[in-house]
Order: sequence, then structure tokens, then C-alpha cells
Amino acid sequence: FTLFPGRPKWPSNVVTYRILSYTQDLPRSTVDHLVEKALDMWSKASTLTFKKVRRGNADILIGFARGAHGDFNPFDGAGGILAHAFAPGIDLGGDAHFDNDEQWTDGSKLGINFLFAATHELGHSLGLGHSSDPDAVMYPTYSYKNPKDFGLSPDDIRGIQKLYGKKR
Ligand SMILES: CC(C)C[C@H](CS(C)(=N)=N)C(=O)N[C@H]1Cc2cn(c3ccccc23)CCCCCCNC1=O
Ligand SMILES: [Zn+2]
Ligand SMILES: [Zn+2]
Repeated sequence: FTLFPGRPKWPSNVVTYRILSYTQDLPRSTVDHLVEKALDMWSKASTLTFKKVRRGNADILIGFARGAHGDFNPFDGAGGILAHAFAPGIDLGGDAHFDNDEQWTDGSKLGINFLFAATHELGHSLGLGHSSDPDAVMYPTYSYKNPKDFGLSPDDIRGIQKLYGKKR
């Protein structure tokens, strides 16, 4: 695993998040559920807990966008970069953006599995960089994983515990 330079992390073990925008590819409830599932994986492996907020600010703001969308990382249409997220910090820090030009799916082999991408992006939002382990969620390229046996690799778990400690 790798961490970001300076090892930015959230100062509190309670991290708030809010979903600002959705995709036409999946029902809102599915996006809500898969984000919660992704965060549950990270919280099970660490001392972190997550609180969803419906209004106002939050540490991690989650949204879908296409092309140029207000930060210095415009998306590139279908394929290529699927999403990006910022290391823990104020304002844009921790935020995760998903390219709405992708075909976001849940469970089907086609398109991009949203759960997998969300788990990867939220790893970045928590302070993890990329892993050289092809089995790691934090590996730089997307590959289809069977949702049944999809989960954090030992390398991902070592990384998150390095930053936030082991579950007591
Ligand atoms: C791990 C993801 C969830 C998030 C990362 C982006 S990030 C910032 N969060 N680390 C991602 O999108 N990686 C690209 C990397 C990539 C693969 N290729 C590319 C062609 C062009 C540009 C990028 C890529 C080859 C063609 C396949 C394109 C589709 C799949 N794309 C990827 O795997
Ligand atoms: Zn962005
Ligand atoms: Zn990445």
C-alpha cells in the first residue's frame, strides 16, 4: 500500500459524508446503499466510523459529473479515468467524483461496477494512495471483480490500519 505525501488523514475517527449528485444509470437508493457498503468495508478494518449528513457540509462530498466540473481534473468521457478523489483535507479534500460518462452498474458484468470504484475512491478519500498488489482495491486500474467475493485485500487492510489503527 502507499499513503499520500505527508500522510494526510482525518483528525477524527468519525468522518461525515454526503452524496450531492447521482447517476441516471442506477436508482438513488442503490447508490446510497453501495456507498454505505463501501464505507462499511473500510470501517470494519479500522477505527473509523461514518455518519451520513443530508444537508450542509461534510468531510467527504460524493457526486457524479462529466467533463470539466469545477476542479482542475476534467473527466475524459467514457473509459479512461473512471473517477477521482482527493486526500483528506478541507474543502475539496476527501471529496470523490465519479465520471457520469461511464456506464455505472451493480452486479452485472457490463459497465463499471460502482461498488468497486466507490471502494477505491473512498480509499483515496481516507488517505490511501495506490498499491502495487493487483488483488488490492487500491490497485490503479479497474478490473471486474465478482461482487460475491469482492472485499478489501490484506494490503488494503494493512494500509488503512497504518493510518487509523486496528479496530479495538
Ligand atoms: C481504479 C479506478 C476505479 C479509478 C482509477 C482512477 S483514480 C485517479 N481514482 N486512481 C481509474 O479510473 N483507472 C483507470 C486507469 C486506466 C486504464 N486505462 C486507461 C486509459 C486512459 C486513462 C486511464 C486508464 C486502460 C483502458 C481501460 C479504461 C477503463 C478503466 N480505467 C482505469 O482502470
Ligand atoms: Zn472532480
Ligand atoms: Zn486510484
